[in-house]
Amino acid sequence: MRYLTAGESHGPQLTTILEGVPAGLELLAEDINTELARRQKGHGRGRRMQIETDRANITSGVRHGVTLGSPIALVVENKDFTHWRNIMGADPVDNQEEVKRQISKPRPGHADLNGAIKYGHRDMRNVLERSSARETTVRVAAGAVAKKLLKSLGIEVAGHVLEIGGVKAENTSYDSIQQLQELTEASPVRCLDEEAAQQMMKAIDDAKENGDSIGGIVEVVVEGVPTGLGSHVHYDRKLDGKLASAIMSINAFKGVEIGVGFEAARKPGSQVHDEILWSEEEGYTRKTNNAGGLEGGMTTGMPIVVRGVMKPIPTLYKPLQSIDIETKEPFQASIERSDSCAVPAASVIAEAVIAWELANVIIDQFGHDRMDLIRENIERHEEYARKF
Ligand SMILES: Cc1cc2nc3c(=O)[nH]c(=O)nc-3n(C[C@H](O)[C@H](O)[C@H](O)COP(=O)(O)O)c2cc1C
Ligand SMILES: C=C(O[C@@H]1CC(C(=O)O)=C[C@@H](OP(=O)(O)O)[C@H]1O)C(=O)O
Repeated sequence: MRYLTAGESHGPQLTTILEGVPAGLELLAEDINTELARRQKGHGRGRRMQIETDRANITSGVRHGVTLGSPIALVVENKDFTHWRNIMGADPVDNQEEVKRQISKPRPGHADLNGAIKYGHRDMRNVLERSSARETTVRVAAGAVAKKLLKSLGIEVAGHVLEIGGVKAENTSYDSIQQLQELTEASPVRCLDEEAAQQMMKAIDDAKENGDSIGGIVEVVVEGVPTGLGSHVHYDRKLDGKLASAIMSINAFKGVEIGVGFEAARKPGSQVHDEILWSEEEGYTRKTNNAGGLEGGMTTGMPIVVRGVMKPIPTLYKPLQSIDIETKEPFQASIERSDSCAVPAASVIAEAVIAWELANVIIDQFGHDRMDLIRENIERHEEYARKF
């Protein structure tokens, strides 16, 4: 499977085309809209989220609630476009006002300056419109389709927030992935630890009051994963590499770890590697899951555990020093609006990109065209792996 996205942050709409989704998957717009709504929530977001109510319009590839095997096209309207019609229209404009509106002041931490130099744009709006995380709306839409596909195969994906602005969740235990999903859904910062969640919200409010922004850490857990997804035989087939790349592709993500991750550097092998067990009912399992469900670029059958680090939002009300590219003079930026923290939303995006990679590797490995055949192939493989 593959997908492309198109659309500017303040343009008329965002679009994604998903190619290779098998036929026979039950899919409703509501499945996608639920995920879009989850991405819009979370303490710390700016005024833009009050303007938008993201809904997907399925314009191809689904008939009577079931996928056809043909490309699936999804469109999400930018309601904010009504305020930007003159600035973001596709037709040529010929007025001096437009030149005056050009953005020549790059924000440290955003794509503005590098993108402007690379593409030769004197108006940095031509960069910020596409580098904006608004694009993650349709990545979540694509991920929603992948999540539905995985769910139909008994695979569940859940994301939650572990840390915001230095406040760590101490209590991160849960009985089942369904409970993890329910508890995070009820939290305004998508965090399992209620006490830490209160402190996280305070940290976000404090940062906002100070004109600052904060980042954090999110975790994605996947359960019900078949053993042996991915491959050890070639670098670009290693699933851990694909998952890390997916997380790093999210705007503002600067680090990723799988299982115990960076902690593995501080522990001896005897405390890191997961001992192997076997039973008639379960087949091969592990005593622990420090590997986060991945060894040799392949799934072990244990839950996949991936974490990602999000840096603080670059657009600050308390501006950092930068240079106006027209005057070459330093300036103190003036800001219209921005999120002060988007870590909770980012945990939903992280779920989506992980779900897409997993759905993709499953379809590669277990057949392409029909959900019923993919299901049969997985069941046969699981039976084989259990007895192996
Ligand atoms: C959900 C989400 C919301 C974001 N909101 C903002 C924002 O309001 N203002 C901003 O400057 N950056 C925001 N960002 C981060 C920028 O998009 C990101 O820092 C920028 O694209 C530069 O890319 P890089 O940080 O990956 O290098 C957001 C990121 C995510 C994931
Ligand atoms: C629009 C979204 O996030 C945007 C991501 C973003 C950025 O620079 O990444 C900047 C802000 O956009 P605006 O300048 O229009 O307020 C955020 O609101 C969204 O998540 O749907």
